[in-house]
Amino acid sequence: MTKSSFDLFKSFAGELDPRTLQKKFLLSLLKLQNVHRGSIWIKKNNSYHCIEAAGKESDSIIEIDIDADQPSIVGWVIENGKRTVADTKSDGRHFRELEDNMAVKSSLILCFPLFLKEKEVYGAVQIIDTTPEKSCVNLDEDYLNYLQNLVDIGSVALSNAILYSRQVKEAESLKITLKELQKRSSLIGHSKSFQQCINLARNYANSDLHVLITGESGTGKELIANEIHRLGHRSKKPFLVQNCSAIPKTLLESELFGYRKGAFSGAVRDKKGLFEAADGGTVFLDEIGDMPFNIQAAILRVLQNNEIKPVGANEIIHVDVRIIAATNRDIKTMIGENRFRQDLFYRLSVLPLELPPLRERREDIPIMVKHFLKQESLRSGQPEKKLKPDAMQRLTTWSWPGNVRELENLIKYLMVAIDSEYIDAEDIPDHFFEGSVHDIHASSPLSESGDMEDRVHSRSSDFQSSKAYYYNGNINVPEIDRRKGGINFGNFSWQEVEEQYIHFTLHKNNWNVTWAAKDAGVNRSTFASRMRRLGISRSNLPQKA
Ligand SMILES: Nc1ncnc2c1ncn2[C@@H]1O[C@H](COP(=O)(O)OP(=O)(O)OP(=O)(O)O)[C@@H](O)[C@H]1O
Repeated sequence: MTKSSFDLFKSFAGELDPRTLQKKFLLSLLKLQNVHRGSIWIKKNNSYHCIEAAGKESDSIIEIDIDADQPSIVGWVIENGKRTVADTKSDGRHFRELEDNMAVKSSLILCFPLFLKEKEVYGAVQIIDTTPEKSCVNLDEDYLNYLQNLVDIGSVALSNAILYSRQVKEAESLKITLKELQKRSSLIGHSKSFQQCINLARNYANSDLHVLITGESGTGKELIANEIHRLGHRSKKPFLVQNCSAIPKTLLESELFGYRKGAFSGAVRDKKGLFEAADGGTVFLDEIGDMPFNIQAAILRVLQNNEIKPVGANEIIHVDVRIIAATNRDIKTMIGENRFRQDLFYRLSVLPLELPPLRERREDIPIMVKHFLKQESLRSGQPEKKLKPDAMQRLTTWSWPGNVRELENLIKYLMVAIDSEYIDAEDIPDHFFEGSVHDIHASSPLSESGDMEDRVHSRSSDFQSSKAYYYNGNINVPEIDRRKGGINFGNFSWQEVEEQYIHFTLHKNNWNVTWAAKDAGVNRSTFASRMRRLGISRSNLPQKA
């Protein structure tokens, strides 16, 4: 192997920067052919773009495009995937204008295609003889085959380097975006009760005491724990999460505290636990109410002495972690039932924070809906959808037993299932409203333009005082119990209640749909579409006996 071909291989092996690699690649090839002028071209949309050139006056062609419609040697090689030798005086493929401003013109061009791994051509490399005798370039067939092999290896190396540098750039821009996102809070909500929680979280972030967050499932306990970590001095260290309920007791212990090799069958090497891995940072213990009693004692040791003992270890390890725990259980009752250690509770609840359920901060629903619609549109690349007022009204009157998580999931569903840009109340699936109807007469921020359910509520005195549902003039009397915080419709599903209400209103208005809709407080088309969906029409009524 000659020194030049050795240099060529070296340039392929060691270089990841495409600009440096393409330069070295071209210069080595030119050396192997004893010439000074050459260029590398790649296919770009409808043209061929010069990414590298060497030799006198070569600067004038770097970054130049040759239109794909123009005859050119690089174009021919790229399109045919074959090398060629062209006498520039007689070859019709030669694009002469390129050399208009050059004092020395080319006399012979040897051009090789550049292949990707899959044999797809992505460019071409030109080796140019400028001597009138065309005597520099070695056109021996064996030598050209040898060069083609080198070019093949070089072109794969070059395409890999281009891909690598693109990925590096992409990763860098993702890192910047991530850093920006980490600086921002992802907590949404402007209601007074939620803002109080955020203020409390900000104050707690300035302290290093442990925190106990309570609240129903899906209210954002993990998110607020993350916020406390993000705003505190531990923010550059890990925030690690362990759900204490989703995992068997023995596994939970080794996840939290780690284990030593041989501690149990399968422990083939030492493993660090969450507390060690989070050293300097925060451990979020979700569902702490479900933590087994004996592990509670080990957690107490972390809280009191900053100590852990891995499973199977003889020694104690010191850790520096802040614990934020969360539960949706009534811990005080659990203490009374000896299911939760009182000392642990007192240690954990130095800084308590209670998150209100979504139904108690309904004014946050519209802004959350907008946030999740935007988030889903960014995630999926779909255009952002909007909720029509009647759809929004429907959401603000629902009790949200699954809290923010349930709302987020509904938005995910709507983004996928609904094609149109605007979401109607009818698009919201019935199962979100079936079963028990919670809190139906809780106040709604949109009650001015209320939807059907709201009407059920606002007309409920009328509807309930009769303690009767009308059906074809006959009266059915289901049990309606008032319970704390809402109306219990017994075993009736939402759909049945809705059906009864529509029948009731129609019957009252002598089956005049316009009057019935007016009576229900919704527009005629909404009322009629609901009738259609529920299959209600006068002709469908069962005949009186
Ligand atoms: N205020 C909020 N702003 C934006 N998103 C929120 C908010 N609250 C909750 N979420 C979202 O709702 C979902 C549930 O939140 P999170 O897991 O923090 O609730 P949780 O109370 O810890 O639930 P669980 O008790 O089931 O563990 C997450 O996707 C979270 O991003």
